[in-house]
Amino acid sequence: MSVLRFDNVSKQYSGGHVALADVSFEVAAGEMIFVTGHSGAGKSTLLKLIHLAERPSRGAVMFGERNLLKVRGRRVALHRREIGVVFQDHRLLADRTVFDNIALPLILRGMRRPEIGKRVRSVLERLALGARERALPTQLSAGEQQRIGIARAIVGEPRLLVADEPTGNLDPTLSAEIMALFAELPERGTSVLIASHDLGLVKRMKKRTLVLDHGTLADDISPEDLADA
Ligand SMILES: Nc1ncnc2c1ncn2[C@@H]1O[C@H](COP(=O)(O)OP(=O)(O)OP(=O)(O)O)[C@@H](O)[C@H]1O
Repeated sequence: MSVLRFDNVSKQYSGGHVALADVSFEVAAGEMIFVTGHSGAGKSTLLKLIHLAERPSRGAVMFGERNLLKVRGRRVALHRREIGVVFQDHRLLADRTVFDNIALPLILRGMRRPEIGKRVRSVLERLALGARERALPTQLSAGEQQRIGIARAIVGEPRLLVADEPTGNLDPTLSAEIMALFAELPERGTSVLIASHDLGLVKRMKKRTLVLDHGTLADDISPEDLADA
């Protein structure tokens, strides 16, 4: 069963720039895939179409049975609850504790306090952040901040997690640690789509990789073929 499908998707920004041209692919449930390509190739645009920060100019994006073209108004927020998003700059609330930052998506869903506490603490343990629960994001290292961004994205157990350059500011050891966290998600029922321009990192992960080149899907490389790419 597919979690996500792009059918001949094009995106032209209002200035006239074509960021994506006729892109089609499918992500199966439980898959982890990378999107790579040069700066400006269209990676962020592709991710934005999934969490509805942008809309396609042509074609359709399907999330399971849901055609995202039809998701408007109040339903946009409901759609976003089913997708975890990790940003390079993690976008944590500076004046809220680690606990509160991670709890936010659950609070927005109206979940009850005891259940929120249980879920947040379980994610904190998994990400080895248990001791940092009461800290403010500014008191943490870059790697810890990124792990909190990931914790916030996965605490609601989304069907799909999308991450835009999630290791962009991190050293190689921390990047590998963060990637290992992502790699655990498919077995927990979350498919993963990661945009990264770091070809070395992408190759090491040995996962299916989509290659964008000036907005077109230039290649769709299987894990077996990645070593030779
Ligand atoms: N809001 C916008 N308005 C106009 N053009 C845009 C907008 N956002 C992106 N673009 C253009 O669309 C193209 C694709 O941008 P996008 O951010 O998707 O690329 P990217 O592969 O993520 O690049 P990078 O690796 O540098 O982040 C670029 O040429 C960019 O300048």
